[in-house]
Amino acid sequence: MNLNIQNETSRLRAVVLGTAVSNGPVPKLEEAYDPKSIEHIKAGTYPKESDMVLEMEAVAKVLHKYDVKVYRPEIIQDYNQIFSRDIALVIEDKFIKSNILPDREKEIKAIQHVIDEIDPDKVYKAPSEDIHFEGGDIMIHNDHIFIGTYKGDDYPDCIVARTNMKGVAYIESLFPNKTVKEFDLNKSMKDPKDNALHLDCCFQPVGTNKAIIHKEGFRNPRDYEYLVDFFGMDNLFHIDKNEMYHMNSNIFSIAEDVVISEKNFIRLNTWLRSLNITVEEVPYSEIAKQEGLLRCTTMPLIRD
Ligand SMILES: NC(=[NH2+])NCCC[C@H](N)C(=O)O
Repeated sequence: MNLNIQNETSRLRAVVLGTAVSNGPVPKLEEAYDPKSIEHIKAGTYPKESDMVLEMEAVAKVLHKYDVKVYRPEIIQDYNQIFSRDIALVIEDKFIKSNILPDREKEIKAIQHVIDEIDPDKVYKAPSEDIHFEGGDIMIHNDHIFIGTYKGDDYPDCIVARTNMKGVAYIESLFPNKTVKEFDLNKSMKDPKDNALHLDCCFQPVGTNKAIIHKEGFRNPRDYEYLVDFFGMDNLFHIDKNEMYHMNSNIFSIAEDVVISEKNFIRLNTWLRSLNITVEEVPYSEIAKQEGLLRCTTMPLIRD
């Protein structure tokens, strides 16, 4: 397989889509690693496996409709394998295994059959354990790489901070010709409305020159201003706290003019259609309860 990813929106040809099959029982509070899951465990509304499986099949169906080759993880019994995005990432022709939260370490084994199709010289793994990064924090945007991080002193105790500055430096070392820009994100283990778990929870490019953004997701206002200067204010679609909580920035592009989005994102989907983007709507509100959405459940391998 010849990997090729240059940005978030070029026509998609091959992707890994996670699976909710054998997701395991409702986690205990101390087993959860994001505040939105915790909220639903406490409320007794944690998503049912059967509902999540149906939602993910709806995405698989759209991908097949567009002739995208879809890889799925092998099933690990009673293990959460929904959010494929975070376990590895592709930039250009390199496949980089993430140094992920220890709770999620087993997920990568389940896509070994995909890795076996890639030239081993193109498969990378960070050399030491203190380098942290997850795919949800990393976005290639042509000659730029955007990376979400957390610069707070409490980083070591913050399990919702998944990418550190060593992670940023490692990615930078692999792509000396790219401009790497990191963004310090707001984190909260208590309130999901204040938690930008990954960069894709508060920002994502769409189309050719547009992006979705949640200003309050950025800890340093200068980082937000960088993106305003980069894209231009008129090209940004701002989402509020509630829209971020429902994960509006986490749609998924099949092409510059085709996206998969959640069916309840009325304001966002209307904006996308006004740009002549085809919006393929799916139900994904059960998946959303685990603080991830469409970008999080997909890991692109090949785009045009
Ligand atoms: N790319 C993402 N935003 N992924 C979301 C992952 C959500 C998952 N509950 C976690 O905490 O790891």
